[in-house]
Amino acid sequence: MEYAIHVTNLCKAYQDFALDNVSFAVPKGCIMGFIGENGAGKSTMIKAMLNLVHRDAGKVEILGMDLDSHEKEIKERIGVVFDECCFHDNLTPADISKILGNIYQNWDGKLYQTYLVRFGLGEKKKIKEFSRGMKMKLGIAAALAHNPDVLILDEATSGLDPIVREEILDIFLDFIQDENHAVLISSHITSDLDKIADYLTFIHHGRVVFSTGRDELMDSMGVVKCGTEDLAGIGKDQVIRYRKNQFGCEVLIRDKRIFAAGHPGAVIDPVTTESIMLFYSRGEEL
Ligand SMILES: Nc1ncnc2c1ncn2[C@@H]1O[C@H](COP(=O)(O)OP(=O)(O)OP(=O)(O)O)[C@@H](O)[C@H]1O
Repeated sequence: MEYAIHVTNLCKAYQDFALDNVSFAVPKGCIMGFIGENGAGKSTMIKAMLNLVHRDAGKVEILGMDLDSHEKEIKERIGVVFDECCFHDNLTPADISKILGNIYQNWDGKLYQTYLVRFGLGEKKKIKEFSRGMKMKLGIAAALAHNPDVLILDEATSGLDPIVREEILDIFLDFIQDENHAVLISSHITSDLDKIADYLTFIHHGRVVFSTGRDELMDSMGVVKCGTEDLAGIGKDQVIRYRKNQFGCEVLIRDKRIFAAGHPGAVIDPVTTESIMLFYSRGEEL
C-alpha cells in the first residue's frame, strides 16, 4: 500500500504533556479522521509533522519524502488549514492570491477565484470584516488553490454551518477521487467523519489508542446494554470498555459476531465514532 502520510514513533514533550511514540499512516486515495478529546495532542501532532514545532524523535514521510530532507518540496505539495485564520486582518482575498502566487509554483488564481465565488467570499473585502466561518472558507480555498496532493486540516470545519460543511466535505470527497491524493482531518464533529473518513486515528493523552479502517471498526464493534451483574459473563476479552448508567451499563464489544454466537438473541447496537470516543475516554476497563 502506498502511503501519502507515514508518521513513525513521533515524540514531543512539553512540560505537562507528551506525544508518546505516535505512529499512523494515511494511504493514498483516503481520508483519515484524527479524533481525540480536547488536549489529547492532535494539534501538537499536526504541528510536529509539519515541522512547525520541534520533534524530539520520530520520522515523518509525506508523499514518500522524508520531511527533514525534503521539507520545501513537501510544503509545495500539501495544503494546510488550521482552526485559526493565519492571514493578516488588513489583507483581502485578492491580496492573498498575489502573496501565495509568489510562494507556490502551482498557484492557480482562477481556481482560487472559483472557490471564492463558490464560498460567497468577496475578493476586495478585508479579512477583519469576515466572520469566523468566512475565514475558515478562505483558508480552505487558499489551501486547495495550489493544487496540493495532500490536505491537512486541523479543526478546519469547526466554524462552518451544516450546509457549508456538507459542501466542504463533498469537496474533500472529490479531492480524493484522484488516487494520489489524501486528506488528514482532525475534527470534533464526529458526524462529519462518519460521512467521509476511511480511516480513524484516535489519540488519547498523547498516545494512539487505535489507527484503523472506519468500516472495520463499525463492522466489528457493537454496544450491548446489560445489568452490572452481567458484565463478568460477557468475558474480559470481549469488553473494550463499559459505562455505568442509572439502568445498568453499556458495553463496547470488541467483536459483535463472536459476542452474538455466545449470546444468541442479544441486541447489539451499532457504534458511531462519537460513541467509540466516549467509551475510550469515559468508560472503564473490566
Ligand atoms: N507550546 C506549548 N507549550 C506547552 N504545552 C503545550 C504547548 N502547545 C500545546 N501544549 C499542551 O499540549 C497538550 C495537547 O494540546 P493540543 O493543542 O495538541 O491538543 P488537541 O488535541 O489539539 O486539543 P483541542 O481538541 O482542544 O484542540 C495540551 O496539554 C496543551 O496544553
